[in-house]
Amino acid sequence: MTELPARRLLLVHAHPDDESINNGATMAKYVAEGAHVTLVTCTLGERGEVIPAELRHLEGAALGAYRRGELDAALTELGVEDVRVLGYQDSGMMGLPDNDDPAVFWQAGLDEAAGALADVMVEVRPQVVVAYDDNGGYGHPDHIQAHRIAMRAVELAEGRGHRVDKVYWNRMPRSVVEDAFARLAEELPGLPFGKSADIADLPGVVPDERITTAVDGTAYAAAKAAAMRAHATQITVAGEYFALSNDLAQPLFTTEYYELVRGSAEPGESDLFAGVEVAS
Ligand SMILES: CC(=O)N[C@H]1[C@@H](O[C@@H]2[C@H](O)[C@H](O)[C@@H](O)[C@H](O)[C@H]2O)O[C@H](CO)[C@@H](O)[C@@H]1O
Ligand SMILES: [Zn+2]
Repeated sequence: MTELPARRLLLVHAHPDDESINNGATMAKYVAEGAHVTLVTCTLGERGEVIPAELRHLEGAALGAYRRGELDAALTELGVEDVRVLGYQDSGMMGLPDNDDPAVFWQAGLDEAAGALADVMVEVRPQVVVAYDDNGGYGHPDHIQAHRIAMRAVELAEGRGHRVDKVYWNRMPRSVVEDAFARLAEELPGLPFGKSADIADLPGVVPDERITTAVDGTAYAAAKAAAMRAHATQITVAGEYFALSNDLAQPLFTTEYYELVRGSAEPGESDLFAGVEVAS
């Protein structure tokens, strides 16, 4: 097996598109700096809606395979080469009957799914893991389940000989979000979206003091936007804004924010690997 780079980051996401929305700039930055980035995507988003009219025929059985292609195209834009799809079925939005389908991720056994994720962690041995918060950011069952298996897999991996040094949750500082939405309100008339999302619609918004780490991905803004555009069934990008199939405009952030929930953070850190002893 070829020797992996000294710094190794693993991110856990629910559907194709989440990785680019939440961490596109972070992944592009660390790949460019020589770190090994592993993306684990739990489902292929089979129950998603499709934005472009010319692709709407894909909704249903064909969508999962198509979104896998979108994921590969997005990761090419970011330079990420290590992607693992766990193969669970998209559970649909919270409260839908789809949630009760035995094949969906929401119904997966925690230790079974976390065990599969721990296998990847024991293989790759990441020093840093990024996951959603305990609400999955915005309460989608697949996002909540992705959070649960990520936190459980860190425990299982430690029992199998690999201790993850730092675990972060994806976050957004409230003041940054409020400022960005104030700018969006001014620019909305010139954008191709119906109206603005509400701050409450954004995942992981917390008081600024909860933020431990801000990764400046400004240099990778174009790569992040290109990766998001690759998910054309799910995302429409217009300048510094985007919308999902709900056509609600929201800011496209290129500084990406995190809250450290395991390990020790340096005050105002800007590097997910800060304080980690990395073999040279
Ligand atoms: C970003 C994300 O997690 N998208 C999920 C989500 O998609 C949303 C859903 O279709 C909702 O009904 C729309 O209003 C919203 O615009 C969509 O972003 O849920 C899908 C079904 O589980 C999932 O495939 C998609 O990746
Ligand atoms: Zn998602």
